[in-house]
Amino acid sequence: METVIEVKDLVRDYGTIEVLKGFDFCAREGEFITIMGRSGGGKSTFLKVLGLVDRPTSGKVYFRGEDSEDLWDSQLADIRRREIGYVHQDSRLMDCLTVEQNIKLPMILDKKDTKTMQSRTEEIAGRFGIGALTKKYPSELSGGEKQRTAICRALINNPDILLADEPTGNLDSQSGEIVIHALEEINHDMGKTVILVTHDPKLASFSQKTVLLKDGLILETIVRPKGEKNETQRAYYQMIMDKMEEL
Ligand SMILES: Nc1ncnc2c1ncn2[C@@H]1O[C@H](COP(=O)(O)OP(=O)(O)OP(=O)(O)O)[C@@H](O)[C@H]1O
Repeated sequence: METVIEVKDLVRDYGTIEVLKGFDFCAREGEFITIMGRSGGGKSTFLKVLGLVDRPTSGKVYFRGEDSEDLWDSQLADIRRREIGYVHQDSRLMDCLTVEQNIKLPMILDKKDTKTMQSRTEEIAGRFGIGALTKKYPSELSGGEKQRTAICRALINNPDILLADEPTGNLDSQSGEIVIHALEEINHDMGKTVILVTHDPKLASFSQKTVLLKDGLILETIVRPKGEKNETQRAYYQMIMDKMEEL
């Protein structure tokens, strides 16, 4: 499997606060990786660096083998728009636009033609169960529907990678389940690399690997055991729960 994003000796400080203290990490094509750690432990900072939204204080970030320092700002913007989808905890939809218009936004920025935009929007909204809601405004949606709209928007340009920062953090358990299954489908059926930040070990148990951050470093990477899905998921969940006590 080809490496899509790799960091080497990643350090990120905010003034005197050392958030990420120098570690290596890599995500390969088709992987589903969770990042966990204490609140304020640097998970979102890490995800932003992986998404080329933030730059490290020192260390290297490679995107498909290319050193991000060698890329122009316009090249980084193109990668962010076309190759990396980003979903935040609070959806970040534009209230003045309908569901359909929100989903289309990255394609408008990418100057796609109207017909392609319409067919792609209908396809993706249908796939994630919000096809009937496309004329509504965000204020008329439930939390889960907003997150599915945000997921559709993140996927509309067909990126290979989806980064999700606590996408179920604001949701009740039923809406959270729907979002979990959407992420599973994005990884398993659509073959995309998914990197997820969460506090929820249940959500983490759907991934293949869980990276635990502690004191600015990777404490451990827990790998899901191989075997029958339900059995391995239970065992993996327990492994994550046990290690979380050390955080
Ligand atoms: N732009 C910024 N300027 C200054 N400090 C920041 C900035 N962004 C984050 N921090 C600080 O860096 C640390 C890590 O923040 P980050 O949001 O990455 O943690 P987190 O693990 O995602 O937290 P949570 O689980 O609470 O969302 C915190 O102490 C935070 O206050």
